[in-house]
Amino acid sequence: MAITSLDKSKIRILLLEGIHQSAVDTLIDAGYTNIERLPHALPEEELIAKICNVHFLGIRSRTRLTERVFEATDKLLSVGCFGIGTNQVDLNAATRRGVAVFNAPFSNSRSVAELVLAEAIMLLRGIPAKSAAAHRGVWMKHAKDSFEVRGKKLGIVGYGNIGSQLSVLAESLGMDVLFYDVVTKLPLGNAVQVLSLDTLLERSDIISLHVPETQSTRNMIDYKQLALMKPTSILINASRGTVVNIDVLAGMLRQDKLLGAAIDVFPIEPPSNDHDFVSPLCGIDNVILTPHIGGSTLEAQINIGTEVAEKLSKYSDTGTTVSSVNLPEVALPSHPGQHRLLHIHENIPGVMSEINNIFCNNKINILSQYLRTNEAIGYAVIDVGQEYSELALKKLRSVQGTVKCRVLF
Ligand SMILES: NC(=O)c1ccc[n+]([C@@H]2O[C@H](COP(=O)([O-])OP(=O)(O)OC[C@H]3O[C@@H](n4cnc5c(N)ncnc54)[C@H](O)[C@@H]3O)[C@@H](O)[C@H]2O)c1
Ligand SMILES: O=C(O)CC[C@@H](O)C(=O)O
Repeated sequence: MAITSLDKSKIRILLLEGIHQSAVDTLIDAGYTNIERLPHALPEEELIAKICNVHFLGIRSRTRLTERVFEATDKLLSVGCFGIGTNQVDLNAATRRGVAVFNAPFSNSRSVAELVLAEAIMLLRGIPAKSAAAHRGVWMKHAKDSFEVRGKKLGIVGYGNIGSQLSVLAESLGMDVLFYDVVTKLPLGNAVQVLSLDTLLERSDIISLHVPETQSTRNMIDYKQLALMKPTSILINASRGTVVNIDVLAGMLRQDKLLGAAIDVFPIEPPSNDHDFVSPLCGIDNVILTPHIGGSTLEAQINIGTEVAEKLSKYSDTGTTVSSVNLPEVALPSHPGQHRLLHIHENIPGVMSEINNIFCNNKINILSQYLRTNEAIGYAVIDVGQEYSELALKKLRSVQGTVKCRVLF
């Protein structure tokens, strides 16, 4: 087991938003004890006040890591997003400071797919309205606007990890699957990729959205798109709230232009369970509203906790960046008896020759060297004998374009 240069008990880890105990257990097993876990997100000002001493930060979807927050960081090495989406993090701000961002790209996809299927069945049977009526003592026994999902067309927007898993589960219930994606994807089972979003919207009985939050997906479901959907169809959004123009959706539902909707994510979500939830969709029949819990199952949270905590501790112990969403990926072995220099730099010409000259001019033998670059960043890792690391660290820190440099031993 490699020993970090900073005593592990001094490495401060802050976990926000009720991250599962499995993360704490994993970090403790890896030797990290200085862990603070809070059940909620912190407002920007409180986070700014707290973050200057933190080395590793764990968040879920509520914490906004803005440029202002990153400006207040001094020691931050890495952020773990304990979920799939990383849109809550200003990734450019993180990258400019050499902060490695990790997530758990698969661990809750099954939970989301199961919820979507259940919602499709409920909405095609008009259950939300019938159940609400029964709670009020009203008996609504009829088959009007009630349908089986078998034989219906499910249109999936975004055929990634969640969309493709949903596709397989839906086919096992006898649904026909169409999907639209900006990338050509291998269709699973009998699914069919269509070439335009419009075609998908016109042909499907159930539309389910599984795209990330990006410029290209902002309001991708607006008036024009909703108007293409059949009046007997339903819309499900468990992706991100910015993907659907929610005011327009509410208007269409109130005018019975759609049969129903299930919405798990909203353009503005309450910062905590203590805040009120307000939405133009409140009070509309046959609409399921859920508080961003697509991935909130025990199974998913346990897996996410372990997976992301392992990524953080490996990065801390060895510098490994495998599956980082912003830094170049390097899989590093442990380095017993050697000192490891980790140099994150701007990817500009001349940096590597300057680095190598340091070792050459100072007669420092390189025991192993690794380099990966992406468009913005280069990540050079150099193992040396322990007697050289202090000098090498000092020299490396003055290399032009240096973003972050540390040593592990
Ligand atoms: N509700 C929840 O609790 C919950 C849980 C997990 C994930 N999510 C959200 O679901 C999203 C999807 O998750 P995933 O794991 O399937 O992601 P993924 O990256 O595996 O798949 C996303 C797919 O969308 C496609 N895509 C991107 N832009 C597109 C566009 N403009 N038009 C069409 N297709 C486009 C990509 O090519 C990719 O195939 C996440 O980004 C996250 O925001 C929500
Ligand atoms: O658990 C969360 O807060 C976020 C879940 C989900 O949106 C994700 O991106 O994984």
